[in-house]
Amino acid sequence: MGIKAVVAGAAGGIGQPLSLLLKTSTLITELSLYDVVNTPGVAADLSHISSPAKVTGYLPKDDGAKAAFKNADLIVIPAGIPRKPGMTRDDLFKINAGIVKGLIEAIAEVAPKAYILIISNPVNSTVPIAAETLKAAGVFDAKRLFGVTTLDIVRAETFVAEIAGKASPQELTVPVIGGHSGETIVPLFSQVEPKVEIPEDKYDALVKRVQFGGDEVVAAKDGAGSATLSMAYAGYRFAEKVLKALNGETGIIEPSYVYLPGVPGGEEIAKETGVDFFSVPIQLGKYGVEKALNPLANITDKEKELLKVAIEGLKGNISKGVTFAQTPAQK
Ligand SMILES: NC(=O)C1=CN([C@@H]2O[C@H](COP(=O)(O)OP(=O)(O)OC[C@H]3O[C@@H](n4cnc5c(N)ncnc54)[C@H](O)[C@@H]3O)[C@@H](O)[C@H]2O)C=CC1
Ligand SMILES: O=C([O-])CC(=O)C(=O)O
Repeated sequence: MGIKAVVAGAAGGIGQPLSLLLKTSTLITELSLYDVVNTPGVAADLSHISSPAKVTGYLPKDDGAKAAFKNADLIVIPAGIPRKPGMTRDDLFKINAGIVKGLIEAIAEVAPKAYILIISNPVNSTVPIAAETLKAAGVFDAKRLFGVTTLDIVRAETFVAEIAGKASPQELTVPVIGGHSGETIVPLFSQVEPKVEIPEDKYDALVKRVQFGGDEVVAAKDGAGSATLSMAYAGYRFAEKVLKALNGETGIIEPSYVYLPGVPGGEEIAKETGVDFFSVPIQLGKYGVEKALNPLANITDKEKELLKVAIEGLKGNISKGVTFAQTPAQK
């Protein structure tokens, strides 16, 4: 099976290492790099790596976005500005909302069947923007639209392993649900596999560290941006799972922020939470989301409290995205 993958924002801090990782995948035969700057250089560089994907760089001139996206199977979007210290992810909305909307409009036209993975922040709002934009173009399929929340899971695995004294975080499965910013991020430590005991005096700090892991990196980079390398790893981890599922592998489960009413099993979770966009463990299949798995049945009272706060935050983020996408652009 030949797969055409695209990275939009490919010359950026996430885009470059993510493109590198995608270039190493033997499932990809064509890798298309789109950005408003520098993609010819990044593409030339990656093209010397001895793996199957043929790499091409595109810029906006000559309708480059559409040329880059044309007939793509998988499109990953880390385009847009990152945070600086003192900013929330929502502060990025003003600029990134329009960037995501523009890219999705081009995708709707030339690659309506593509699997779209959105990294650009604020994810809680940019995924609703993408969904509404695809709906307006008449090509929305919720089974193929994913908000990438994998970095929250990667962080949770790392931090839990530290506390639980596990040598390898990769032995752990730690579900993290909700959204992707601060208190909308809900780690479910009661459902870690294999089971771990989190000491009670460490629980609150561990939850906060997962919720605000992004801020830790923003502060350490001190004005030079936010997480890029760990995000490239997380983005590739999720993209690779989607690729493997498309290639026929079964039993692949990873959380993602999806439009619940549009995916099998999602309606019930949407009713229970009161929000349409939410990250839950997703079973991936040949056609994208095969099933949203409901993690809410056995959660603890503490997790219920976290969930309540998350849902309140998410409601505002979601409606802001939907309203933006539905409002005609000012001339
Ligand atoms: N979902 C998640 O877990 C995470 C999301 N992010 C988000 O990812 C985004 C990118 O972060 P970085 O790579 O660090 O930023 P960056 O500034 O290093 O790179 C962004 C790239 O997007 C490009 N770009 C801007 N407008 C574009 C357009 N219209 N079309 C195509 N490309 C365009 C820029 O030229 C730049 O190369 C930010 O919004 C950041 O907040 C970052 C970390 C984790
Ligand atoms: O914190 C940020 O702005 C970038 C991000 O989403 C993360 O690292 O989780």
